[in-house]
Amino acid sequence: MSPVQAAGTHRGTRETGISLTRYLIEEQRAGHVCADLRLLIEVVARACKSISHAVSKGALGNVLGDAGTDNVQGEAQKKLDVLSNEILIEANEWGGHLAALASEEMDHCQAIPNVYPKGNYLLLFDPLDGSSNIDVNISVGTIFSVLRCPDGVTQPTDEHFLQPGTAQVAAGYTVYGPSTVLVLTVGHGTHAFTLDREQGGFVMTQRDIRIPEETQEFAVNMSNMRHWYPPMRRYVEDLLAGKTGPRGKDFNMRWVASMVADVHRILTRGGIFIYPRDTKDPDKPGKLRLMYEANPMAFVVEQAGGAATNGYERLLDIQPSKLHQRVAVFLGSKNEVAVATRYHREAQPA
Ligand SMILES: O=P(O)(O)OC[C@H]1O[C@](O)(COP(=O)(O)O)[C@@H](O)[C@@H]1O
Ligand SMILES: [Mg+2]
Ligand SMILES: [Mg+2]
Repeated sequence: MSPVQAAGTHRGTRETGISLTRYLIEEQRAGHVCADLRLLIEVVARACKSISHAVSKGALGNVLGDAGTDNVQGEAQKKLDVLSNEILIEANEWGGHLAALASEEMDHCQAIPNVYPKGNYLLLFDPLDGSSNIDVNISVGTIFSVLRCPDGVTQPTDEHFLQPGTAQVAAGYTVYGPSTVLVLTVGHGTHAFTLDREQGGFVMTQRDIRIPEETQEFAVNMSNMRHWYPPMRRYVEDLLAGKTGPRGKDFNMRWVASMVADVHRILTRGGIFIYPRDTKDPDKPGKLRLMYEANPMAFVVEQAGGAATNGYERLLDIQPSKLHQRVAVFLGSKNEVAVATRYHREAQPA
């Protein structure tokens, strides 16, 4: 038995310590994924390995700092935003499993040109999440979501991506932290794979992750409090009131400002992650993007027994109307998300 297997936990006969490839083959045998989807996930994992390598080089790789360009959402791009986007595109356009891909860093989706083999899936990604943290050596990540290309569509456009989160066939993220961990769901539980740099592959280190239903930890950018709508402010005031307040217990707070790192902590020990809608820009229904941040994370979290809403409805049920649509996000420990959602539903709509 390898050291990784020895350290792994067991759930019945279903071991950890197996490679990502072996896990995906098991899922294929169980009829949960087809060969194309399996290979597509492997291509994404390989791209994440390259991004991990680039991120870990830091200043030595000349990858820190601004790229000097803005993305479609008017945000300044970091060199690593651009590089990670290129790595994911290059890996996937030759993969043969995709019909088109879309990214936070691209105005519109990119159909796979006819010269390449073309597949049946649509891939969305946030190539580098939390990129404001790159230059200060704090964890960042990649978030991805896979949808089916609608039947008969040979040249997909943005409109073909506008499917609710419930239509995702796979989703996950890779966090580039002290270790690189890929977290994946294909709709049959959420599992974590740690990059073994010596072997060069991802090894399963947690199977069937379960998020504790109760929590005493919340994650939110408190500096925005004055811009929040009343139900959000009331909810957090009650958390802060602690043991003697209406919630009857003390809460701790954490905010990394990399969604992948905050969500990974919540997957590991519970908590609630919140990025609410606010009055700073009332036209925007939130900061985070529905299709390549909120939806994949919601799928991962629900598959781990957690919950995800926009304060009113389940995130995965929202019908998107734009590729880069924004949304308010409340996700994590099931019972705490239910409480936060109740505060919003019981108040007048903002
Ligand atoms: O700086 P703020 O307002 O606290 O926002 C932090 C949030 O913004 C994000 O960085 C957005 O992601 P990008 O870096 O991909 O734009 C999230 O990862 C994070 O949760
Ligand atoms: Mg992001
Ligand atoms: Mg990003």
